[in-house]
Amino acid sequence: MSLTVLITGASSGFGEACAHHFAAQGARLIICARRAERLQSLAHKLSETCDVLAEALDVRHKESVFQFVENLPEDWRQIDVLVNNAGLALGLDPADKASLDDWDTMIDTNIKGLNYMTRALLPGMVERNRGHIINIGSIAGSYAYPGGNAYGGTKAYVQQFSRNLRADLIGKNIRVTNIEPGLAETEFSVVRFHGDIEKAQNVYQNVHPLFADDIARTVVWASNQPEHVNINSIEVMPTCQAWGPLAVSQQAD
Ligand SMILES: NC(=O)C1=CN([C@@H]2O[C@H](COP(=O)(O)OP(=O)(O)OC[C@H]3O[C@@H](n4cnc5c(N)ncnc54)[C@H](OP(=O)(O)O)[C@@H]3O)[C@@H](O)[C@H]2O)C=CC1
Ligand SMILES: O=CCS(=O)(=O)O
Repeated sequence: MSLTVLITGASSGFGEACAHHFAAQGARLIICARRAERLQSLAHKLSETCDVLAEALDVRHKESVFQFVENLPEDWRQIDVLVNNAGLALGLDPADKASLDDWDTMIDTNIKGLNYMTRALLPGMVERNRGHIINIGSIAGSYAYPGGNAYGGTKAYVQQFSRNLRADLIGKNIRVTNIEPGLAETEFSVVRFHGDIEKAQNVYQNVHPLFADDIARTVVWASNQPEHVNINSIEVMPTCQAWGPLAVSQQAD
């Protein structure tokens, strides 16, 4: 039986790569993000391989999230895997200078958006006694670095919420996994630096970061384990990174 997989933040980076990897193994896909054109073009490509439903959605809007889930066509309602991937970091300023608006946006997206999606889809999973919620956390949820402040805080929430979800779901056939990537080259840094491409490119200068495919393979691997096996969390870093402030080697590979 093919899995029905819903991926948030599928218009770029990890989400888009997850869509390709799940499609390659025959899943049916529901993809969402805010940028409708990007989604449509991805849906067009994916439709050569799998059934796909694309819908523009801003996960920060509670009503939109619940309406979206309620309005899913009858044959798309049984979601097997929810990949809570939509998220962002904004800014790298120290806490005394950081923008409060940026903090609010990160909290609204990374915490509240993830809550809304989970709360909207979990009752169906519980009713069917089947499902897998795969959250995209970050190493920033475990390890502090200068400027990580509110972003790290949101990902610490994702880590602890994932663990507590498991506690609520104990004994049920519903799995929860937190994937915690380190430095990965996607549009993440362009977004973090508010569109400053040069600043974003500098982050990946002379290092060999992770790429979106590395994380998509990890997500699909966690999903493919036998149903009684729950992968609680997976921390993934590139070899140029280790724990601690700054954490990245600027040595050329
Ligand atoms: N790259 C990295 O180094 C790491 C990233 N992460 C996490 O991985 C996840 C994916 O990021 P990544 O692929 O790297 O970055 P990208 O910027 O490439 O992708 C982020 C995705 O999230 C979507 N998104 C952002 N805000 C919203 C919103 N309000 N509603 C719906 N979708 C939204 C974006 O789509 P759109 O703009 O069209 O809405 C986009 O598809 C994030 O949660 C991030 O925190 C974790 C660790 C490392
Ligand atoms: O979540 C992103 C990874 S890092 O840039 O904070 O190390």
